[in-house]
Amino acid sequence: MCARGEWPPLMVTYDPKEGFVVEADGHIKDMTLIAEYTGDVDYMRNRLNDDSDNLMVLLFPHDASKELVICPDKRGNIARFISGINNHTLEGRKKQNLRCVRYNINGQSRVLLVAIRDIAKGERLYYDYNAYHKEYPTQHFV
Ligand SMILES: C[S@@+](CC[C@H](N)C(=O)[O-])C[C@H]1O[C@@H](n2cnc3c(N)ncnc32)[C@H](O)[C@@H]1O
Repeated sequence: MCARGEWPPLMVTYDPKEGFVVEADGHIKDMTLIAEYTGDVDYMRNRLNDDSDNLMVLLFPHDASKELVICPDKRGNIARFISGINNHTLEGRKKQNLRCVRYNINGQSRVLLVAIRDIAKGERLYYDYNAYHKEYPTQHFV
């Protein structure tokens, strides 16, 4: 965990296969809050023709027409660059070192990425893009 007012050591780099990626720029302890997934919030129905690969589901209401997504294309943060695991292979699933969780903060739903184990300096950060839905195609992921 980080002390109040501190933030985890992160670095954005470029990988020829994954594009922009995020790596630990120092040791990160289990349970550390890595980042909130931020961006503009919109109804999913307004983004159905959006070719962005960065949309994050914020709310899953019973009425699907009210589903909300976070869209980091115009306003976002480092969270949008974090890689996803390949859900289809054991090797892919072993790479996961973050979990994506939803918290109620002062009555608002927020998406947070949290370390699920100690992460060594230089390790790339990965979470499961399909933790809640099974819609994100990851068969081709490294
Ligand atoms: C949320 S974005 C992550 C940031 C992205 N790498 C970029 O440069 O903007 C998701 C996209 O990153 C790439 N990506 C993420 N994880 C990957 C992986 N394990 N293997 C290959 N590509 C990956 C895919 O192109 C995917 O559609």
